[in-house]
Amino acid sequence: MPGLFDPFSLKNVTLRNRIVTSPMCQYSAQDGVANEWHRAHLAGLARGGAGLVVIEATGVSPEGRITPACLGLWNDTQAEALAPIVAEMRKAGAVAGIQIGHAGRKASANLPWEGDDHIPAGDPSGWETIAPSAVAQGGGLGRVPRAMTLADIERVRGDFVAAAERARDIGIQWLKLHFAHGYLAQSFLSRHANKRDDAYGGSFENRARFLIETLVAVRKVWPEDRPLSARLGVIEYDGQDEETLVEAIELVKRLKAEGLDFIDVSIGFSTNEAKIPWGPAFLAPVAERVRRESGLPASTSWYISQPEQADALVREGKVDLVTLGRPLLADPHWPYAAAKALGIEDAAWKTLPAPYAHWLSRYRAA
Ligand SMILES: C=C(C(=O)O)c1ccccc1
Repeated sequence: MPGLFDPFSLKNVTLRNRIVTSPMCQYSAQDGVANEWHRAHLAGLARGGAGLVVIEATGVSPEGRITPACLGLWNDTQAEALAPIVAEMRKAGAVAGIQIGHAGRKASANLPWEGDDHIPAGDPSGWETIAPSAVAQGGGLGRVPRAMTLADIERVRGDFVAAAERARDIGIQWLKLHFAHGYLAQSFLSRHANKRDDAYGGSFENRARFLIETLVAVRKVWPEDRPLSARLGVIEYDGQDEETLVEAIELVKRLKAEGLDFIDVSIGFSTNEAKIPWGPAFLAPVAERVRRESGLPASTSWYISQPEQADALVREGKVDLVTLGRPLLADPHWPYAAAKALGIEDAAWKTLPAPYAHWLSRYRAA
C-alpha cells in the first residue's frame, strides 16, 4: 500500500505526495481581493512541500463570505489578483486548489479574533444573511437569516458556477465545493437548519437537492480532466450519528454518479450542541467508511499532526490523502520534517525547492 510520500494521480493531476493543506481562512482580504498576505501564505505552503495546496474558503458572492475579510471569486478583479498566486503555487511544485463556498447563516461575522460572532444588524460592515430556513445557528451566531426563495437558490447556484469558471480560467487545478461546517450547503442537508416544506426540505432527497444541483451545475463548466471535489460534513456528533452518516454516504454516492471525483470528509458543525470526540485522527474511521461505501477516493482532517500517524492512515487504506491545517501553519515545511522522520530518501529534494534542497542536502555528515 502507498505511503504518505507516494504520488497520487487523479484525472490529469499528480500530487507529489499525500499531504493536503486545509483551506484555512486567513481573514486578510479587502473586498474579497487577495493581497501580499495571501501570496506569501500560499507560496510558503507550496514551497513547504505539500502535494495539494487549497486556497481558503472563498465566497461565491459578497454575502457568501464568512467575514468581510474573506476572499471572494465573484468578480474579475478578485480573479486577476489570485492568478499570479496560483501560478506561484504551481511553480513551487504543488497542485493548486481552491475551496469555494457560501457561508449561509454563519455569514456576516466578525473576525475570529475580534468576536467570532455576527456583526450587529445595522452595522454597515455586515449584511443580511440567507439560509434554507429562518433558523439561526445560535450562540454568537444568533442572527436569524432570511429564508431563501427559489430565486435565491437559483442565484446562489449560479454564483457557484461563475466562481468555478473564474477558478478554471486562472489555472486552478483542483476545485473543492464547501459543503461542510454548517455553511449554506451543509445547512440544506442538515435537519437542524433546514425546516423547509418545499422541494428543498423535509425528505433526504429534498435536503440533498441543493448540493446535488450545485454539483451538477459546476460539473458542466469544470473541465472533465481536472478533479472536482467536495468537503462534506458527514457527521454532527449530535446523537443521530448513524442516521446522519447513512444519509451522507448516500449523498456521496449520488454526487459520485453526477461527476464528483473526490470527497473530503469533515464535520457538519450545524449545531452548537455537538459533542465532538476530539482526539488523535478521530474522524479517520468515519472517513474510511465513507471511502469504502461510496467507492470515492477520500481525505480527512482534524487532529492529525504526526508523520507516522499520517503515513499509517494512507498505508492502512483509511484515506488517500491527509488534510493538515494547524501543523502546516506552525511549520509550512512539515512535509520535509515528516519525510525525514519517515526515512524518505532525498527528503529535501522530494519536498523543497532547489534553493532550499541544495543547502539541506549538502555538507551533511557522511
Ligand atoms: C473557517 C472554516 C472553514 O472555512 O471551513 C471553519 C469553520 C469551522 C471549523 C473549521 C473551519
